[in-house]
Amino acid sequence: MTTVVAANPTRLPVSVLTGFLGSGKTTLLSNLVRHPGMANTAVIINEFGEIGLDHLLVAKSSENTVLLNSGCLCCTVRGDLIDTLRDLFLKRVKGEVNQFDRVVIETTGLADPAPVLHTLMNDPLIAARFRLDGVITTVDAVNGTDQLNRHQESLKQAAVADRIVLTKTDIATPEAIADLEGRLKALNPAAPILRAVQGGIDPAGLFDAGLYNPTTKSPDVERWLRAEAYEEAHDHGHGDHGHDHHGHDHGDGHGHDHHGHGQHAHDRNRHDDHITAFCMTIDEPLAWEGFATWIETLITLRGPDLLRIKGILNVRESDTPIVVHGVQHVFHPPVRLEAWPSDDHRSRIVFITRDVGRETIEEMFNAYRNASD
Ligand SMILES: Nc1nc2c(ncn2[C@@H]2O[C@H](COP(=O)(O)OP(=O)(O)OP(=O)(O)O)[C@@H](O)[C@H]2O)c(=O)[nH]1
Repeated sequence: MTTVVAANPTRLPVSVLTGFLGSGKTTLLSNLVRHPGMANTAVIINEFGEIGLDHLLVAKSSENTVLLNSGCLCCTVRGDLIDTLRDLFLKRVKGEVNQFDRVVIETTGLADPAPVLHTLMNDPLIAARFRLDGVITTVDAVNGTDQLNRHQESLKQAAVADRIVLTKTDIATPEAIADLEGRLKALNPAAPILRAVQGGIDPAGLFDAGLYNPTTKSPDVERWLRAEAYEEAHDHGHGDHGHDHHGHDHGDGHGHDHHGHGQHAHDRNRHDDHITAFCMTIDEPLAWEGFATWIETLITLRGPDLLRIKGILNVRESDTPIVVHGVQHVFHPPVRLEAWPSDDHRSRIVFITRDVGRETIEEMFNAYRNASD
């Protein structure tokens, strides 16, 4: 019997998983991909250049994990995301990857979701093969209110959501949760607010949300999406995407912070110029005690400005790596991995901060290291 291949095969659903820094995207995704119903999922993880660690930490239950690490997704979307989706699709057709039937894209915590959605909905090559299934936004129950108040990206991420997943309700007060829920309902009345503790959630509630429809969201969402269309129409002569703006430090050890190191036009509005991302790499194994004291002091002094700390550590007391996560004043319990995820056994700590430079952090670190050695 001949198999008839439909001329216009069903478009594959794509879900965008977004949410502010440290709000639990990777934790949620690691949990979701282990779910039997999610076996046929291709995952695209976007990280800030080479400083990202998520791809080391996400459980790779599927071989179809693609790392998009050339920069922040909202900045490189017109090039890299399109290429990545097209390559994935071609590999699927040629049988070079597992036959996935769904794609999840995890954005960086600072991503403006509008250009990502705009591309998924409007790029002709993408739209012929994929359809936007929906936007899932994680919101941190402890830090969410502050993040919504201070960061436009966080507001946009929540406003464009089809499903909001409130995380960390286990460590937030009932009052904080109620306040935040009220705020989110006002911002995005159409999106159900679900809860996930340590990523535990039934995927059935998150996927197959139906075609993304910006008209059911608050009026701002439409405005943001239209602004993208406007920018695209006027995007002349800026290289491939017109707003490669800030050279988030690519982990080369030299810490060129945010400002205008891209070769392309610099869009000051996309990310806040006060925000800096850099990675500290430490060759020698660390003494845990000294490290912990340093981090505690740093959090006490600069907590609200430490938007994200994420590290994989080689500590003297352990043969296997220790993973640490911090979000503002919250330092999550460290987790010991069973093995090193790669041959690189150096400690690497990613910082995303507001108005706290690499030098300040390194000076403090050296002081503590010298004291504890
Ligand atoms: N107590 C608690 N901790 C959580 C929960 N969800 C996530 N975390 C912790 O929060 C920290 C950050 O989680 P991630 O999943 O890495 O957050 P993310 O959004 O992927 O972070 P970025 O990619 O840096 O933006 C980790 O230490 C997680 O273990 C939760 O529901 N409860």
